Amino acid sequence: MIMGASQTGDDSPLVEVRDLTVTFPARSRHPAFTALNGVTFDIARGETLGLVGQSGSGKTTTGRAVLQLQKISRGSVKLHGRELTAMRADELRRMRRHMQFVLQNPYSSLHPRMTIAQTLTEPLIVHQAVTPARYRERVAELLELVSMDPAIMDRYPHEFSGGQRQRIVIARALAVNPDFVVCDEPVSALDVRTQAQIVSLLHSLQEKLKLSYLFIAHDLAIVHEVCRKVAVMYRGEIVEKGSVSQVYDNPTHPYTQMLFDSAPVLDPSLQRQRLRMPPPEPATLAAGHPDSACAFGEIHAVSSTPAWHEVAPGHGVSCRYRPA
Ligand SMILES: Nc1ncnc2c1ncn2[C@@H]1O[C@H](COP(=O)(O)OP(=O)(O)OP(=O)(O)O)[C@@H](O)[C@H]1O
Repeated sequence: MIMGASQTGDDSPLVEVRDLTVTFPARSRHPAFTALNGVTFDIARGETLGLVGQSGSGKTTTGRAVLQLQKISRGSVKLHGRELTAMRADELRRMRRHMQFVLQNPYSSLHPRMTIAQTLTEPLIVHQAVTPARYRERVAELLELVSMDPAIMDRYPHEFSGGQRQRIVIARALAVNPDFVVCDEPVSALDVRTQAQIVSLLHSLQEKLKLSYLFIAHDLAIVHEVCRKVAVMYRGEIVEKGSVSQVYDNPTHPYTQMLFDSAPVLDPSLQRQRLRMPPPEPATLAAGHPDSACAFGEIHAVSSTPAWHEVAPGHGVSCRYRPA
């Protein structure tokens, strides 16, 4: 699954965020608003931190503030031990090679009038990552990295599906060899099967390139699948953080408990326990059966009971199966 810091041979965090605070200034009839207040976390090399919370809790603002795309009011952000908040613009531009953003919507993230080659060449030009003679070669490498045929490089975004576009967006983020990527709801605009493919791609890229991710999502089941560590945001603050198993199985903050109670988790037995449902009938289709499919890869168990059928689709555990 996801690599831990100890496997990379270096235990110092790649990203260190302390007391991050963002206040949006007052404008016309809107008073000043503190969207982030004292946010603190670390991300080790090769590790993924999931950031969950309801809409408006401050997840995207956190991602933008960490990447210095959002002016911060207070706090510290270090990448590779270097303080980003105090950097001059030219220093920060150089540091941007190490940190990239993958956004939610692959339909709006790609310029419709730029070919895939032009899109992927842009960061190479901005960061002078390779010589112009190598642009097309590097574009081909990037497409292969995200399992796309390099022959498509002269085509336009509208010729591709959402999942293919998200692969191109990921390739663009990786063009300059970053070590830290903020993934802001990277699969929420995609259908369930494509979500699983993109999650699997992010996993394999992480292992291959030793990437660290800040993985922002409102879908608790996907965070359970992708991350070992999770932080829970509520009204601009991190109210709870820890390993996914610790936070999902034993949430201590009342907001986390409410979040998990209203959005059941992937584990069907824990799910049934929370909904006070009886144990399911014996599974009618074995996990891994070719007729079964699940957004999260392996199906733990499937059953044709109406109870399972009701629970699964409506609660973030989206499974498809052919009952016996
Ligand atoms: N430029 C801005 N000016 C004023 N307020 C803003 C600005 N950007 C975001 N906010 C406010 O900051 C709060 C946090 O927004 P943010 O987008 O970070 O939340 P989020 O958790 O990512 O939500 P979602 O899951 O819906 O994307 C919200 O109340 C939002 O309205």
